[in-house]
Amino acid sequence: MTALPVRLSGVSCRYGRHPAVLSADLDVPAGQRVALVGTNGSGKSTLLRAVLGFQPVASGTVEVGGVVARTSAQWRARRAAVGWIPQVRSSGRFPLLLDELLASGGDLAAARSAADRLGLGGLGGRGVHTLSGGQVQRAWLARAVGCVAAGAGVLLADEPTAALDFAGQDEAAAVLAGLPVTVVVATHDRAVVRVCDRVVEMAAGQLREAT
Ligand SMILES: Nc1ncnc2c1ncn2[C@@H]1O[C@H](COP(=O)(O)OP(=O)(O)OP(=O)(O)O)[C@@H](O)[C@H]1O
Repeated sequence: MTALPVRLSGVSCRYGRHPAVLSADLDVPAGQRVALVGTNGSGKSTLLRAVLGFQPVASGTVEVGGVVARTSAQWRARRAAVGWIPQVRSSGRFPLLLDELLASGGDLAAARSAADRLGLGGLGGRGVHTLSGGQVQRAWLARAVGCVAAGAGVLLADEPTAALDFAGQDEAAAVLAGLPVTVVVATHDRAVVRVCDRVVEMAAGQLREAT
């Protein structure tokens, strides 16, 4: 895997008439770890989802590795290049086995080994919907290790420690710190902020360097 730079230039996103992200600029050099902080509803998830194309961009551009994805082939390449830990929802069913979730990152062996280290050893045959919220979050973290082993050069993580106990928060922060890729992580967790090189803050859709 090779760490890739991420550049957002004047990115705006909206839900109908509701503006969620307002002309965000962010230049993340390859290999930098950035904590994206800010109050609930300030636009952090929307911004991360825009990088993956899950959220349409109303204006502005998102480059990963110097490429603005426009064609479906470029979007496929973008999704292979960018590992993703979504904000885990506590409700609903996820009709997948843990091993299937781990495999979907691209490198099952690496993800399984991370899952073992994160306390999920022996649970590979369990339905993800039967795991606790913290176990599910650990599973997504392990999957992210598999994405990186499979060649992703960027990891985007949306509150990856929100359901974890204190020890789990430190373990997750250590996993993020050990990944040799560019990381942008939306978080409210000081353990995660501590392992980041830089902190940027969203406030009512506007992005700025945190002081
Ligand atoms: N699917 C949606 N439809 C309409 N509005 C939405 C939708 N998703 C988010 N929003 C709104 O967009 C704004 C930004 O939401 P977003 O989820 O990006 O915030 P966030 O900073 O990630 O919040 P949190 O810290 O609570 O996860 C909020 O005002 C939210 O209510």
